Amino acid sequence: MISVVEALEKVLSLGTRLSSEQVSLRAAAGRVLAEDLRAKRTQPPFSASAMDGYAVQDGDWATGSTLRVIGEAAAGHAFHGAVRPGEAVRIFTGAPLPEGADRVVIQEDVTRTDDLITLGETLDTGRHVRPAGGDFHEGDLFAAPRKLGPADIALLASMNHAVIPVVRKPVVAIMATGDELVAPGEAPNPDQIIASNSYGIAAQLEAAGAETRLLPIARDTRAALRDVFAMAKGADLIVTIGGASVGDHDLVAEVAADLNMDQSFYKIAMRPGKPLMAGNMDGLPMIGLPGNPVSSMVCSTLFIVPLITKMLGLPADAPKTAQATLANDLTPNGPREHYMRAHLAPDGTVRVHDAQDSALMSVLAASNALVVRPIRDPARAKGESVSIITL
Ligand SMILES: Nc1nc2c(c(=O)[nH]1)N[C@H]1C(S)=C(S)[C@@H](COP(=O)(O)OP(=O)(O)OC[C@H]3O[C@@H](n4cnc5c(N)ncnc54)[C@H](O)[C@@H]3O)O[C@H]1N2
Ligand code: MOO
Repeated sequence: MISVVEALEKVLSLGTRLSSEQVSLRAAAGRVLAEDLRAKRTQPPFSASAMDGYAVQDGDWATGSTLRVIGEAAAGHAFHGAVRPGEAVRIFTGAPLPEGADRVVIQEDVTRTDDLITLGETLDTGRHVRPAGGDFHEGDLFAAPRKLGPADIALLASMNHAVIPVVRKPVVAIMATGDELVAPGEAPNPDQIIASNSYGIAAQLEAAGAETRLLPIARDTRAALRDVFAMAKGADLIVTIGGASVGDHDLVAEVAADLNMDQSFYKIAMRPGKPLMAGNMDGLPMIGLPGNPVSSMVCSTLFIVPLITKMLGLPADAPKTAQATLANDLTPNGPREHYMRAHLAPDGTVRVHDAQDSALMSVLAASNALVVRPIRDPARAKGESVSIITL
């Protein structure tokens, strides 16, 4: 059995950054920028008014000043002329500041009679002018790699990029194995259950930036496993679920070996998730997850999400840990790192659930954190600080 740290290193060595593709700006949200981009224009391209009011010269900016309104500037409609002493231009937010004007007096500070305005008793001291290039200049760098969030999309739009180079989404083929499994919505026999892990893992990996393909459920025979493995052709990663342990019907490792799997490791000092395996099948990275639902989801969180992150060209670190205060006592830990399902409260206290069986999906769904117990961690008392990973 290898450690969790060693296993992550080996899993990460199975993948490299994928190639890039061009997508429309609308399709770029959530994707990873593949190449540095530069602003194609300056924003704002002109000095712009930040308020609705009147553009005037500094010399006229005084209580009681009476100025003649000589025209109007609105957003998208510049005033083609100059403001001179004694003059004002009616202006609206986003309009180019007319030549000669230094500032904008907000309309609340002005009394208007026909073409004349008089500046009031108390004047707002702001200039209310956004300088040209105050946001960014043509040629400014927008650096890759970066997962594009909503604000990034807006910024790239304003830089006038309609097509964005992004890293191709890793295609993950997910294969559930087991005679006991049927798909959700189907009618199971009395000795069957519903396949769940593949759905949870697909949701998790899609959220991490992958595209997933759920392969048909493979029955517990060498032939069925081989057939379904063949369907993973063209994927960037294959993830199997179940059949990883030592039972007579646990055939995944054996069939993978027949298919030229160069095994990188099998079994880690971790709970849940001991029978994890990983390797490379003729150039296709393969991760074999244990079948127990919580084991598969926890292993996916710890190993597959970082691998996807690496394939996307982002820094692929182990999930971040933080410290939290225990809300209940814990018994000593054994010879494997234990990732205990727990609930983190807003006050920073974490309560470890009593039930830690790796089959309990209801407990995982009620958890928003994993408390990480090192190998042979002694008993811990309520109030002590522990390491957590938030889910
Ligand atoms: N003698 C031993 N038995 C077991 C050991 C061991 O060391 N010695 N390890 C245990 C541990 S730890 C785990 S974890 C499991 C992992 O076993 P497998 O990977 O072979 O998983 P299966 O036997 O196929 O399934 C286990 C369990 O999970 C259910 N399952 C499987 N796939 C799905 C799915 N896609 N959706 C929902 N549920 C699934 C399956 O029905 C079983 O109940 O082995 C222990 N045994
Ligand atoms: O270690 Mo297994 O992965 O408990 O359920």
